[in-house]
Amino acid sequence: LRDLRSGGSVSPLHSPPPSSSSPSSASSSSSSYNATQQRLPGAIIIGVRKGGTRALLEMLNLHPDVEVAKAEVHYFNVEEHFRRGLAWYRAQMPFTLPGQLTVEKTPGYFAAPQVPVRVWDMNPAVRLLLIVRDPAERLVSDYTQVLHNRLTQHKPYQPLEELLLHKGHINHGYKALQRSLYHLHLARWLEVFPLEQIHVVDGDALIRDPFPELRKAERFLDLPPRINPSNFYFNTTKGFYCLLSAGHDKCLDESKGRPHAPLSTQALKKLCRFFRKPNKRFFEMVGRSFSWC
Ligand SMILES: Nc1ncnc2c1ncn2[C@@H]1O[C@H](COP(=O)(O)OS(=O)(=O)O)[C@@H](OP(=O)(O)O)[C@H]1O
Repeated sequence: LRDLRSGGSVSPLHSPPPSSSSPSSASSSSSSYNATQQRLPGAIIIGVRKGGTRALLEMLNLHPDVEVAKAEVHYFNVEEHFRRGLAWYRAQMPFTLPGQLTVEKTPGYFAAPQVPVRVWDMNPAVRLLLIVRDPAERLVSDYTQVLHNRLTQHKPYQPLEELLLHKGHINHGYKALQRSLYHLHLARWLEVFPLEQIHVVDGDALIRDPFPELRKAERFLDLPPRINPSNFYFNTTKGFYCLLSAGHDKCLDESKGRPHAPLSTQALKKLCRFFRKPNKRFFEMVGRSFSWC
């Protein structure tokens, strides 16, 4: 893999989208001062939704050579954004010094079929991070988030089991279930990118003990090891690890680590049985296995 710290340096515009500005203006900075520039990302966290993408991004941001886009950009998966072109995408990025790595996370990229080719067109050498989590747990987390949104908007909602089961059988059409079929989505990425360019992060391990996962991610990104165990402490009130850096203490907000919507043991068993085959396919694809239900 080439050095990707400067994101946009690897002739990023193979096929500029229709409304993008000229290649030279899109690949260079829109503005600069003190040698800082906004650069295209050298690494992208592509998913999975509810896998721990925010935690991973914030934790990578502890590294002095990393700057992250604070908000999800949704450039490659939202047509309205994509039509604005790479110059717009770059303008969403943080200012970085030469040698710093820009990282963005948009979990919606992983399952969106149009995204892999578009990312490749931006930079075929970009490094991809995929954080996965037990697919059954992820599905419940996904449902819980949608439920929370509907409740706050005073909209009606269906119980999880009603969405998940149809006449006692798993409803294959349920969107949150589809998003947990990692092998289907990864297959599309592997049509475009070699596996070596996709680093799989164990989201369950990141919850239990973040440091080892961060060390592996640093290595994948060719970053010198700068993140330390002392950057993390377990917050008993939050029930999760929080971050410590330069005397600042930061936990993720209350939308991360919510109590999950209940699911009967029987339905969970069905779900786990359903995921057995897809999980096996995913393990074969990535050449490692996870202790999922
Ligand atoms: N340190 C720490 N603090 C809080 N939360 C943590 C942490 N590490 C991982 N997680 C897990 O991240 C889950 C949310 O994943 P995402 O950030 O990918 O969600 S989203 O797709 O962006 O909405 C979120 O899922 P839920 O527990 O289901 O809310 C968390 O379990």
